[in-house]
Amino acid sequence: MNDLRHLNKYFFKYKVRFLAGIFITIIAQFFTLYTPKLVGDSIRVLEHLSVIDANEVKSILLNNIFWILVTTLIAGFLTFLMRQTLIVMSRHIEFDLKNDIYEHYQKLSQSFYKKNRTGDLMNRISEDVGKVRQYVGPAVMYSINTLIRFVVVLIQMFIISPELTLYSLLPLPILAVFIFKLSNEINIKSGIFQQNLSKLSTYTQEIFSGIRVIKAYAIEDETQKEFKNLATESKEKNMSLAKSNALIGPLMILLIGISNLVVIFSGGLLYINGSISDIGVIAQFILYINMLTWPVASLGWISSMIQEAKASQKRINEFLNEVPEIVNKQSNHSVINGSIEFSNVSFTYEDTGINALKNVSFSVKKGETLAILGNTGSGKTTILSLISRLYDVDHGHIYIDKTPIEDLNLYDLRDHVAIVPQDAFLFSDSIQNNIKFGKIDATDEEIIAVAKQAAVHENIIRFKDGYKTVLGERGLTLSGGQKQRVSIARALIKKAPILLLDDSLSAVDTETEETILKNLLEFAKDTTTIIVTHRISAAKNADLILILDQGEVIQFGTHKDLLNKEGYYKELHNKQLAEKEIL
Ligand SMILES: Nc1ncnc2c1ncn2[C@@H]1O[C@H](COP(=O)(O)OP(=O)(O)OP(=O)(O)O)[C@@H](O)[C@H]1O
Repeated sequence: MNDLRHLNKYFFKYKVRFLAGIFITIIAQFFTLYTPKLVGDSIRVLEHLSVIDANEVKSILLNNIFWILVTTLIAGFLTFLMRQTLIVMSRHIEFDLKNDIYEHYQKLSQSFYKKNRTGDLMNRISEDVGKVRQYVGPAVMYSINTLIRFVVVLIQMFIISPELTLYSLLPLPILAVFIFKLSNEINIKSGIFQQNLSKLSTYTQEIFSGIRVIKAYAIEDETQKEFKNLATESKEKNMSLAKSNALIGPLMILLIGISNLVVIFSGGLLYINGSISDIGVIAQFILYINMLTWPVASLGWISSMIQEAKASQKRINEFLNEVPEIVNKQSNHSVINGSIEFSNVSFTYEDTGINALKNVSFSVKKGETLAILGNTGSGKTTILSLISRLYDVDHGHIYIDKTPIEDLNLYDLRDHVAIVPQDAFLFSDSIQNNIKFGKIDATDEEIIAVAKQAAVHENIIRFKDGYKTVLGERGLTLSGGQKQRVSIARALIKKAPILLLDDSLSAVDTETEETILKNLLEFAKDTTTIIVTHRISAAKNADLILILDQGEVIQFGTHKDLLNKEGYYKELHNKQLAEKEIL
C-alpha cells in the first residue's frame, strides 16, 4: 500500500466530496434494505390469506408495492449521487495528478530525458494515471459500498435468524476464492496483453514516422511481415484473456444458484422444525444473499484494481522522486545584461563519460559577437548548453555579468537567453504561432519584422495562407533552410540580451546567411551573440573567434589575428576560399 500513500493528500484535498460520498453510500444501503423486507412482509401476508380479509391483503400488497417503488427510486437516486461524488472526485484527482506529473517533468534536467524514452514518459502520465484513477474512483467506491452493504445486511440477517444466516453465508467464501483466483489470472493475462499492445503500437508508430525510408528502400513486405507477427501474437494473448473473462459470468450464475438453493433448502428445514416462523423470511434471505453476491464477486476485481494501481503509482513515484539536477538557488530576480566569461571550465557528460570540455576559458563583452568553430564533436554545442544552464560545470566557473551562473535566478537566466538549436524544431501549429512562441503577446507587426530580419518573410508570404500556414504532420513541410530561419525569427522576437545560434545557418546559402548576419548586426547590436558554425563566412565578421579541438581551445582572437597565424582557422579559411573560387 506504501506507494499508494502518495494519493492521500488528494483524498484530503477533496475530503468534503469524499466524506459526502461515504455518507450517501450508507444512506443508500439503508434504502436498498427495504425491498427484501417489504417482499418478505408481502409473502407473510399471503401466507395468512385464510385469516385476513382479501381486500385488506390487496391493500397491504398495493401499499408494499408502492413503498418498494419509492425506496428503490430513492436508493437509485442516492447511488447516482454516490457516483457523482466519488467518481467525480476521482476525475479531479486524475486531473491534479496529471498536472503534478507534468509540472515535475518540466523541472527535470536534460539527462533525465536522455535516460528515459518518450513513450515511457507518456505512458506514465496517461496509462498509469488511468490505472491509479481506477483505485481512487471505482475501487474506493466499491470497497466502501461492499463494506457498508455487508455490515448493514448481515446485521439485519442476524436479527431475523442467526441460524439461517450462517447456512446462507456458507457458499460465499467459495465464491470469493474462485473469483479471486480468476481475477488474478485475468490480471496477469491483461498485463501481458497490454505489453504486447504497446509493442505493436510502438512498432507501428516507428514505421509511419519512417515511412519515407521504408518506401525508398522498398521494404514494405518485410515490415508487413513483422507487423503480422506482432499482431498475431497480440491476437493470441487477447484470445486467452477473453476465455478467462468469459468464465466470470457463468461462474457467478452458478454460485448465485447454489446460494439460492442453500437458502431454500436450509430455510425449508428450519421452517419445518419451527426455527423460523414464516416463509417470508426465506424470500427475504434469498434477496439478501443476492444483494451480497455481487459485492463478494467484486472483491477480486477490486483487489486487482488496487494491485494494478499500486504498480502504476510505483512507476509514477519513480519519476516524481527524481530530483532535478539543475536547481534554482536564487529566489530574487536577476538582471542580465549579457557579458559572458568562461574560466577554466571542464565538463564531462555523466552518461557517456565523454570529457566534452577541458579547461576552456574565454570572455565576451555585452553586445559582442563570438563565433565558435571546430570539428564535429569538439564541444561547441556543449558551450551553448552550459550558458543556458542545461548542465552544471564540473570544474571552473561561468560568469554572466561577473556573477557565477549558479547564483543567478535560473528562470531569469533562461528567459534572457534565446537559443536556436541545431535541429530546428517547430511545433505542428501555424508559422505565426511558432514565431510567437518566443513572445506570447507579440503583435503581427513584430512577427513580420523578425521574419524579415531572419530573411524568411518573402518565403512565408508566398504560401497560400501566409503566416497562418500550418506546419507539421497535417500541414506544410518547410525546407531545412526555411525551418532554420523560422526558428531564428522565434529567437529574435524574444529580444533577449544573449542570443545563441547553434549551427543555425548551415542549411541556408551563403548569400542569405550574409543577409541574416547583417540584420543581426543592425537589429541586435546590443545583444551578445554566439554563433556556432563550420563556415568562415559566418565567422569572419564576429568580434572574436574561438576554435575548439576535442574540448580544448586551440585558437582565440579576431579574424585578422587568426589569419596571421598558422593553424586551424587559416587552413579552413584557405580551403573554403579555394572551394568558393572553384564554384
Ligand atoms: N547529451 C549528451 N550526452 C552525452 N554525450 C554527449 C551529449 N551531447 C554531446 N555529447 C558528446 O560530447 C562531445 C561534444 O559534443 P558537442 O555536441 O558539444 O560537439 P559539437 O562540437 O557541437 O559537434 P557538432 O559540430 O557535430 O554539432 C561529443 O563527443 C558528443 O558525443
